[in-house]
Formats: sequence, structure tokens, C-alpha cells
Amino acid sequence: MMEYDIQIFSLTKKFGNITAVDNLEIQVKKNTIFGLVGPDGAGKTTTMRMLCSLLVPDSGTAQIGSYNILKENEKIKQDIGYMPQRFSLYGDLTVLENLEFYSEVYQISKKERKEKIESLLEFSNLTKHSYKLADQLSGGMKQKLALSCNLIHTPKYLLLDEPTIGVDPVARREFWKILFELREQGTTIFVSTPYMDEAERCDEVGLMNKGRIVKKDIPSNIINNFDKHILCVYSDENHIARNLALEEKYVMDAYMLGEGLHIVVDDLDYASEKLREKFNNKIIVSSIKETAPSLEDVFVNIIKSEKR
Ligand SMILES: Nc1ncnc2c1ncn2[C@@H]1O[C@H](COP(=O)(O)OP(=O)(O)OP(=O)(O)O)[C@@H](O)[C@H]1O
Repeated sequence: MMEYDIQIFSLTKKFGNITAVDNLEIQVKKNTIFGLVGPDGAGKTTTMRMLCSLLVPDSGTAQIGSYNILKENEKIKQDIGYMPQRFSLYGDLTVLENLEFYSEVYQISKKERKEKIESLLEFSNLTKHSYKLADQLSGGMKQKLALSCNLIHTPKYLLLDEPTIGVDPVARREFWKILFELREQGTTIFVSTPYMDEAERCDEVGLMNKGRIVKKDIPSNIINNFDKHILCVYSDENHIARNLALEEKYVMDAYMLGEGLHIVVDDLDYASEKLREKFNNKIIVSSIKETAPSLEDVFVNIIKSEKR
């Protein structure tokens, strides 16, 4: 039996002189969640559109299950659920009517339809909202309905393009609970996300930049293999602290993350002593100490070092 459900081989797509996807190679194991993260314009959407045969690559190919995206594009569509960034729900139709509409699109037989819709409503906690108009749902509920519409034909592979963008953290967590359940049921999920807490929940995560994967591993490995130290500074004037830090040769980078200023260094003891001296009399520092790197720290550093 094949170990991988999604295999991408040297996939490339150009738009004029922009190489949106550049010789991309990714393998996604069966029954796992693969997370794609990266700055705007990295090529995530273009990759997904090629994977579900909505866009023809310039070169390279991909295999989804036993299907090749170039040769069996119609068959692939039956096995894939693809939720684009702007998935269209019909706002003036109810939750139930939206699901009925998509059952029609996917030609689900009348017999199967009722049962499938009921189970999806249940699954996504929308049963008691089924007579609400889609327009009247909260952002989180809209996304759950959109996901349900994409599950109506019981796809084996799910491609989700930033499915929780703009959704509040509690609703995002609930959305991810559904993804975990789908994984339990045997679905392989390829999801892009701008949120690092979501990236950390994936079995494997790929950082994409300028059309290429620049880092790919299980999230804990990415964090543990980071070979620099992070000093976290809390002060009354974080932007001044940042500018002062950036003047120093031994400081590789400094940026705000959450409430604190993160300063990237090689030699922790040397840097913290030097920085204390530098900040002294200029700003009030309430704390300066090492903090464990997060996935976001690692990614910020990789993307910045690529720019340099
Ligand atoms: N149809 C198109 N015509 C021309 N250029 C395009 C087209 N689609 C994408 N691009 C360009 O290709 C690059 C990759 O875009 P893509 O949308 O795949 O990135 P992304 O990582 O999904 O970013 P975002 O998170 O902002 O959607 C960008 O430079 C974009 O401007």
C-alpha cells in the first residue's frame, strides 16, 4: 500500500515573469494533516488550484491517491473537497438549502442525501441553525457550513485554503476539532493557514516562500532544531528597545511578537549582558530573559534570512 496520499513532483506555474510555484516537491502521508504556511503571494493558492485540476501546471505533476492531476482530472474532482478562500455560500438560502444545493451539484442520490445532510449538520454542530439564512450565521458557523458543503460527497482528500481566516480563536479551535475528527475517519487534509497556532496542530508543516518549500517537518522538530536563542524584552518603549538592539552587531534580528520584543542572538549570556548595559538609562526594562522559540520565531527568521 502506498504510504502517501498526495505527492507533488517538480510542480511549476508561471504568470508572466512571476514564478508562482517553483519546482515544488511535497509528500503528504495518508491520514495526516499537512499545513502550508507562508507570506502573501508565496504560491499557496496556486498550488491548491493545480492540485484540484482547476489550473494546469507549466511543468511537473502531482498524484492524489491513485490519480494523476494531469491525466485523471475529472476523477480527482469526485474524491476531493476543495474549499477556496472565498467559498461561495448562498446567503439568501438557509443552512439546509445550501447543503441541498451542493448535494445537487455533486449529484448525491435523493436516498443518500437526507441522511448525509443530517449527519453533517450534527457533525458540525449546525443542526439547531439549519433554518437560518447563511448570511445570518457568525463567521465561524459560515466556515463550518462551507466545510460541510465540501464534505457532502465524502471526499477522501480535503484541500482547504485558509479556511479560518478572520474567524475568532474559539470558533477556529472548534473548526480544527472537526478536522481532527475527519482525519480519524481517514481523510487526508492539505490546509493553508496564516495562523501559527494552527500550523502547530498539523502533523507536518511546510513553510512556502517564493514558490518553494523552504522548511518542512513536524512542528516540534522545526522548533527544536532552531539553532539560535531568543531574548524576550518587556520595556516601556519597545520600539526604542528594538532600534537600540538592531544597532548591535551580535543581534541578528529584533521584532515584536505578542506583547514582547524578541531579539535573536547566538551567544545568550554575552548578548543579554551587553543589551542590559545598552538599555540602561535609556528605557525602563521590566524584564529581559530567554524565551523558547515558537514556530513563528523560526519562520520569521527563515523568511528574513532568505531576503538577505
Ligand atoms: N491568475 C494570476 N495571474 C497573474 N498572477 C497571479 C495569478 N494568480 C496568482 N498570481 C501571482 O502568483 C503569486 C502567488 O500567488 P498565490 O495566490 O498562489 O499566493 P498565496 O501564497 O496563496 O498568497 P495569499 O495568501 O495572499 O493568497 C503572486 O505573486 C500572485 O500575484
